[in-house]
Amino acid sequence: MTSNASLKRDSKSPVLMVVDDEPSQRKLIGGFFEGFGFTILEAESAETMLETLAQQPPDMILLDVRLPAMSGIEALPKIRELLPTIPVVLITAYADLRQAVAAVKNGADDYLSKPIDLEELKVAVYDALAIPSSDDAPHTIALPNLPADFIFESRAMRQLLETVAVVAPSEAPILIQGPSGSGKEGIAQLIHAWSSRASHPIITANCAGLSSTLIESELFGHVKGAFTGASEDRKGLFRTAHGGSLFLDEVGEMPLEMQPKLLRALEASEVTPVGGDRTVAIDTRFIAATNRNLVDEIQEGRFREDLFYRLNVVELIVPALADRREDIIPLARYFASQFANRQVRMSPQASRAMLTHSWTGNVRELRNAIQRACLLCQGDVILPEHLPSNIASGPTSDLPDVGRLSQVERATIVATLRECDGNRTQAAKQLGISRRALIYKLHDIEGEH
Ligand SMILES: Nc1ncnc2c1ncn2[C@@H]1O[C@H](COP(=O)(O)OP(=O)(O)OP(=O)(O)O)[C@@H](O)[C@H]1O
Repeated sequence: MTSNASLKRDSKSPVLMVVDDEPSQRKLIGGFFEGFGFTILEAESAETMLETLAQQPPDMILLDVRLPAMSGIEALPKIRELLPTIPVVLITAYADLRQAVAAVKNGADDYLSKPIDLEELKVAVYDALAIPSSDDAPHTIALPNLPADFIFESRAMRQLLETVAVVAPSEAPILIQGPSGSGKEGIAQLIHAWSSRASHPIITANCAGLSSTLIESELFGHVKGAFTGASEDRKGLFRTAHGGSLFLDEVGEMPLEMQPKLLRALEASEVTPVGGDRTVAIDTRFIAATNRNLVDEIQEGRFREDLFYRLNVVELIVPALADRREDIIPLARYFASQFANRQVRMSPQASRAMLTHSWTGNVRELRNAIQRACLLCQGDVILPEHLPSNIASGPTSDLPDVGRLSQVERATIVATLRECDGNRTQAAKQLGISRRALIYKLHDIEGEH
């Protein structure tokens, strides 16, 4: 991670006090700001924070509203007695939002609602400390090693991976949201691979399509004789994932009556096997994924709000493929290299058809389309006719809007340049624009990065 320019200039790093009863949350937020050169003080309760403030006053406080004894709101006037001008930013769950708004009137500087958007949090902290954002730009967070089969080129994906790099080393549970086939499982694998648990396995539990009784035994295990057919003790996936991570896929499908048990496992790090009378401690990092909109599910009474907040500490959303068109051609090339037993390339028309398609099935749809094309194509060039007809015929009802068009343009330019081995004259010819126009466009593209 990079350090902040203003911090280097001041040679004194700002001291940020992070108050949260969850150690994993403190580690996550603290680790994020350490990456920008901050010094972090931690407190697990308002009482501990107040004790520390007197001896070691920080430059600002990030204060969780829900704390075990004294709440963040109750602590505010006491902070003000000790340090009248210190900036305080509250972090609140949606349920406490009204309280937080009132607290801002009573002396908090700002509030952020969970799940935390790290970029938003950073802006709130920099604003509160009056660090000019120009001092901070430009920065990128270094990414750990990516596996060779993880393909991306878009800025949207790069941003997501930067957040993943920040959250992975913490022990905090993670919820990955995104449409079907967008690559949520790959992100779960990365979180695990970039965590301190990487030398242990990541175990997948699919929460879809199982009845509550089956899920309970699958996740928490059962003791011999717990029900008909339980002829042996069963460990359950939570315990199998001991030391490693547990990936709860399709968590939005988890039956409502099972959700309190999952919440308890998350909060207390222990499970009770079906038919058992003793709890068993578990040491597992939880990573969950869903393609459902859980806020809607909560409103419909199908998903528990407390479980949602427990899982969804930091906002992590895998964008639809149509919102990161720069990834289409690199992914298509990669899949072609996997499925064809020879070198194949895409014709410009096939590339164009792929770049403008709506990809409602996301990366999975692209993968299937390329697999099919590799089977149908006799030569070494994939043509539009090798693609499924809805792709080859180009966009119909949902023509890309203006925002998407510029993405299409950018992706087309990048893809064409690559086809031409970076030769701009040749690429401009193929694109049907002047070399000069291409160079202007490239300036634009580079300026955005
Ligand atoms: N960045 C990527 N690089 C290479 N392959 C990818 C990438 N993203 C997704 N894929 C591939 O696309 C397919 C779909 O991805 P994945 O199963 O992770 O999606 P998902 O979001 O978990 O889907 P679902 O919501 O249906 O569970 C997989 O074959 C996966 O390997």
